[in-house]
This record gives sequence, structure tokens and C-alpha cells, in this order.
Amino acid sequence: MDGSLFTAARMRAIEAAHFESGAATGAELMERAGTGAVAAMEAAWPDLAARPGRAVLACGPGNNGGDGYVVARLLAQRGWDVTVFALGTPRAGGDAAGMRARWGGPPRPLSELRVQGADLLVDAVFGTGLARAPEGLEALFAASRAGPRVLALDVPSGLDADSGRVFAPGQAVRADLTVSFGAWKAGHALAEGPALCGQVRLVDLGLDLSGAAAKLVGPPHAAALLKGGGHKYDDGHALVLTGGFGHTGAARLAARAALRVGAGLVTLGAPGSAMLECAAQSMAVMLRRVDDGAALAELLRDARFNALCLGPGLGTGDRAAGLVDAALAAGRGCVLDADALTVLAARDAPFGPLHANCVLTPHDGEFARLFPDLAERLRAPAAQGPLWSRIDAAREAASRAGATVLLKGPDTIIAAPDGTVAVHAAAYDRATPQLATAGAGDVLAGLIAGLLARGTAPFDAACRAAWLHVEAARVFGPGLIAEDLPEALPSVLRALAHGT
Ligand SMILES: NC(=O)C1=CN([C@@H]2O[C@H](COP(=O)(O)OP(=O)(O)OC[C@H]3O[C@@H](n4cnc5c(N)ncnc54)[C@H](O)[C@@H]3O)[C@@H](O)[C@H]2O)[C@@H](O)CC1
Ligand SMILES: Nc1ncnc2c1ncn2[C@@H]1O[C@H](COP(=O)(O)OP(=O)(O)O)[C@@H](O)[C@H]1O
Ligand SMILES: [K+]
Repeated sequence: MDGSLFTAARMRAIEAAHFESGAATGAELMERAGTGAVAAMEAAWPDLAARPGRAVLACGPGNNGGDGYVVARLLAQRGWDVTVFALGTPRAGGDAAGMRARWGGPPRPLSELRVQGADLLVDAVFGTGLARAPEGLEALFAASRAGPRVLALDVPSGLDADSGRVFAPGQAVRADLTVSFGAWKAGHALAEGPALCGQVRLVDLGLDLSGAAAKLVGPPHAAALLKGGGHKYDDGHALVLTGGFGHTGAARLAARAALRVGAGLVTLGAPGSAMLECAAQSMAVMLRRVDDGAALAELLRDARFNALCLGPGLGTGDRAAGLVDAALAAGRGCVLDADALTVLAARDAPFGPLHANCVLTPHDGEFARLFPDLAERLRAPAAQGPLWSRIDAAREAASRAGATVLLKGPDTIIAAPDGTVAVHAAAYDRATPQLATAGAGDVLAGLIAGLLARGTAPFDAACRAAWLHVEAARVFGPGLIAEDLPEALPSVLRALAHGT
């Protein structure tokens, strides 16, 4: 995936502007969409292109159904045996009604849907116009999980195009291939979207795209990551705070990641009880004793410590609380992860001390502790669409916190306080289920801290770290444990440098 993600409402506005400018008519766009869908299907499944078989189409009452009638006609022209089942009737005089008339044969009611013996099921019931929980589509949903290959037009019916959520479990088509018209919809990348879309191909409709809900995070430029040839202090000094004896592994992982991503120096700040443990396991990473907030404030008188990382293995007691206060008071680049987020969430006013150089990296549980109302809104069943998305939640969280928020998951959202949002989708050809391993998040926190130390702005540091994290997991492959991630980074950086 690359480019940007759009909402259904924005797509409607872009489409309307396109018509108004006279660039194309609705019927022309529909024809382009159907033609592109058939081409994408044939490219994905050459066996079906070579030997047309039996196709079953499910067409809805709106323009998604209109696209379906185009596909029915084109498949029939190619020699397919086509049966169309319809839900409702398109509005008389509209583009979809025109396409239905051009298809010809009267469709059968969707309630009679049968897919036995079919090679292809084309889902054209609902696209970006899905406005409420679908009813009476159980047979379609079940058929999409058994039997023929499934091509979904624009979005699998039942999937909310803005959020990638479904109104109720199982209430959506599961496609093998989804052909998206004009642009990626946010729902292709978020939540259940990737699992329900199968794979996604984009059909260019020649639309003038602007006003995206979020950018997709792509590979960083090598020049932004490779060292520039100066002194080590030119690449900053990151300080990673650790908890006590027996709990230092997480911070050590973060520290190593910060060093690997290019921070000039990295120091672990440990309480007295953990000094020996850290010293025994550190070489390039340096070590300082930091017993409490006062000691941290004293250490930070050295302005060369320009980025901090607190949370991994930090603990949630008084020492941790003191460290969080001292760290935030210093105003430096600061990653707050794991226990540091729990410390903040327990306070009456968690966001007061945060500032624009902070990056918060909650997973869903930590997010729910910090922003319970936003998490509830994401979970709540809804009768009406469009559904609230993780993009909406992260954007609101960043605005409230006055800091960059990176909401972790296979669909990682990075939101800046000014409303800018990016999505890193570890999906489709970048799926990395191997990242669901203890300590992976600690490494991510360290990567961000390392990039902050190098002077990267918080939002960019979070985006680049998210990409590097997943790329390191991809390069390593199955069997990954968190320790492997920093060690896989050199080959990721090498590939970026060589443009491969
Ligand atoms: N935006 C664009 O640039 C283009 C859009 N096209 C197609 O147009 C689609 C959007 O078309 P529409 O806006 O007509 O929307 P849809 O075709 O997705 O569905 C809307 C229709 O279904 C009804 N509906 C919504 N939810 C329902 C529910 N739960 N139960 C029963 N009925 C329900 C609505 O009242 C409306 O009649 C896109 O997904 C795409 O397939 C393409 O034709 C080409 C260009
Ligand atoms: N299935 C998955 N696909 C892609 N990334 C994942 C998946 N599961 C977890 N991750 C990523 O792995 C990291 C896990 O972080 P976290 O939940 O904090 O775990 P830990 O505390 O064990 O380090 C996050 O960056 C998250 O985005
Ligand atoms: K559809």
C-alpha cells in the first residue's frame, strides 16, 4: 500500500467535484470502475482469464450495484455464464439504473442467492454508501466464506469504508480480492479491513484526489537515516530509564534499538539495585545511576541528553512517577511508553505536563486507560455509519494530549496535535504477525527515542520508526523475538541505502 487513505464522504465530494468540472460523467466513471475490476480480476487469477466459467453477481441498489452490472455485462461478453442476484432496484434515471438496463436480463432476488458450482462471486451490494447495519445478507456472507473465489467491488459489503469495522461480528463479505475505485479507503487498511479484503488492487479513475484522512507511511529516505559524517554528538544522546533489578530487559532492548537506529550515544539510567545487572549486559550502551526524579533532573543539566525514553520495565511506583515528572519538566524529546503511560493514566490530569516534543506509544490497553471515552467509542456497537475509526480516535487523543500519539497495532496510527495523521498498515504484503512477541513494543519505543536524539521531529520519528520496526520484522521473518529486531536493522538500512 502506498499513498493516502480517504473516507467515504471525502470520496463523494471528490466525485461530485469531478462531475461538476465536466471531467467525466457518472456513467463514464462506472464503466471505468467495472472495466478496471475485470482487468484486476484477470490479472490476479490468470486461470479464470484463460477459461471463463460461471460467475454469480450480487448487486445492491446504489452505485456499487451499478459497478456490478457493468462487470456482469463485461464478463458475459468474455464468455462467462453470468447470473445476477439483486438487492433492491436502482433509482430510476440514475447511472446504476442505466447499467442495469444495459446488462439486460432480469436479476433474481438476492434472497435466492446460490453459489454452488460458481467459479467467481462478485460482491457489488454495498460500497462506500453503507449507512447502517446490513440486514438479510447472511446467505451472501456465508457464501463468501465457502466455494468460489470472491471479488469485492470497492469494499466488501458490510465493511465500513471509514473504519474497517463491521456492525456485528461476521456481518460482512470476506473477499479474496477487493478492487478499490479511485483511491484507498481508510477501511482497507484499518481494523478488520485487511482480513476481509483479502488483497486490494487500486483502479485509477483519474480523480483529483485531495483531503485525505491520513497518509500511508512508506519507506523513509535513506538520507534521513544514514549518518552524515559528523561527530557522534551530532547524532544526539538518548537516555533510556530502566526499572529495578530483574526488570531491566525491556529498557535494554529499547536502548539497543536507539543505538542501532543511529543515536550517537545511548545511556541507560538505572536505580542502584539494577546497576550490576545492567553493567554486566551492556557494552556500547553506557550506564548512569538514576535513583529518583531529583537525580534525573540533576543528570539532565547536561543538555547533551536530548532525548528520553521512559516506560519499558520502568515500574509504576513513586520512583517511576518522579522520573516521569522530571523527564517532562526538562522539555526534551521524550517517548512515553508502557509503565510511563500507566503512571500518567492514574493521575487526575494526565496531559498537563505533556508537550509537543513528547511521543506517546500506547497499545490498545494503554490507550483505553489514558483515553477511556475514546476507546469506548471505538468499541461501541453502532446502528448508523460511518463508524468511528482508529484514525479518529488517535487524532482526538493527540489533540487532547498536545503530543504525538502512536497507537500500536497491525494498523498503527500516528497522530500529531495539529491533526496530521499517518497510518502504518502491517497488512497485505507487509503483514508481520511475528511482531506479536514480548518486547517488540520496547524496541519501537527505543527506535523513536533514537530518532528523536538525532533531531528528527516527533511525528516523523514515530512514522519512520513504525516502518523500520515492521521492515526489520519482515527481514528477519518467522521465529522472531524482540532481541532480533535491533540486529535486523543494519540490513534494513543497507537496503534503503542501496535503494532495494
Ligand atoms: N466515488 C466514486 O468516485 C465512484 C464510486 N463508484 C461506486 O459507487 C459506490 C458508492 O455508491 P453509493 O453512494 O450509491 O452507495 P452504495 O452503492 O454503497 O450503497 C448505497 C445504497 O444502499 C442503501 N443502503 C446503505 N446502507 C444500507 C443497509 N444497511 N441496508 C440497506 N440499504 C442500505 C443506501 O440507501 C443507498 O441506496 C462506491 O462504493 C463505488 O462502488 C463508482 O461507480 C465509480 C466512482
Ligand atoms: N499482528 C501484528 N502485526 C503487526 N504488528 C504487530 C502485531 N502484533 C503486535 N504488533 C506490533 O508489535 C508491537 C507490540 O508492542 P506492545 O503491545 O507494546 O508489546 P510489548 O509490551 O510486549 O513490547 C507494536 O509495535 C505492535 O504494533
Ligand atoms: K461491495
